[in-house]
Amino acid sequence: MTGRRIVVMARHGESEWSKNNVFCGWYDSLLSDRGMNEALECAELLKQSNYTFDKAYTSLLTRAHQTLKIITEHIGQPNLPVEESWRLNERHYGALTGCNKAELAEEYGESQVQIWRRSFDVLPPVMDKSHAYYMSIWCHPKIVAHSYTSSEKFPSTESLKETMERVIPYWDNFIVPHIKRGQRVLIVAHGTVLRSLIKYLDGVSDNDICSINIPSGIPFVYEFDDDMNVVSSKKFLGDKKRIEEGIARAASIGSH
Ligand SMILES: O=C(O)[C@@H](CO)OP(=O)(O)O
Repeated sequence: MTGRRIVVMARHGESEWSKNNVFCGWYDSLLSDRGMNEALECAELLKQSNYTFDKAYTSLLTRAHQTLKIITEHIGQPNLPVEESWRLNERHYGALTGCNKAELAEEYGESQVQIWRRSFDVLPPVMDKSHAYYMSIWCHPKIVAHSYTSSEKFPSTESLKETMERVIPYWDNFIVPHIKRGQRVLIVAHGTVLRSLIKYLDGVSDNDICSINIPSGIPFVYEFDDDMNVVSSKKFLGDKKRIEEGIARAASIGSH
């Protein structure tokens, strides 16, 4: 089939843990009030541009599901088929999960915290069984259910590099075939998952990806030709100032 192949992506709205400036990763934090509003603004931008979809993809994490639900209800597609996968979860932040970013910056220096957050391949320390959030993450009902049905090994820490190793095969094998069949796809995911896709689709270097930040709750659009070459890349919808502010917010370490 010939025609425009459009994929819309969005990062979930702000989570409670992001609001508190805490590393979240696989911890299942809910959306904050601001995050709910961001999801609604995201939905409104899609509605204004008349976007509708055939299929949505998201992670196992509630903040992404809440965002997706707000979007699908607002654009009048509450029954849109949704496929969820752990492969679209936020990166696993290892032992940094639950740590306040500003406190870590005081202890280790801002540049070390930014290396953990945005470098391509520097791994945070591993989360072991003694970690305060170990049980909360591994006893999550969706993770437990998945462990019964699959032999896939889950990570205990990830950089962008390891995140790409699980996201890109999922994109290539599970999402692309639907796009090629002409389906309009919406992906609601997490900062590092979207950075993985952007790095892959736009051929961003290991160095340049460090300065790419994804604002919460602002949709962006990719357009592909029939051979899945990128024709138009990462076009954010909406107000330029709001996009810039969102990017700056995602980039900064934040305060206590
Ligand atoms: O804590 C996290 O999981 C992420 C996203 O909220 O934070 P950062 O932007 O620092 O990678």
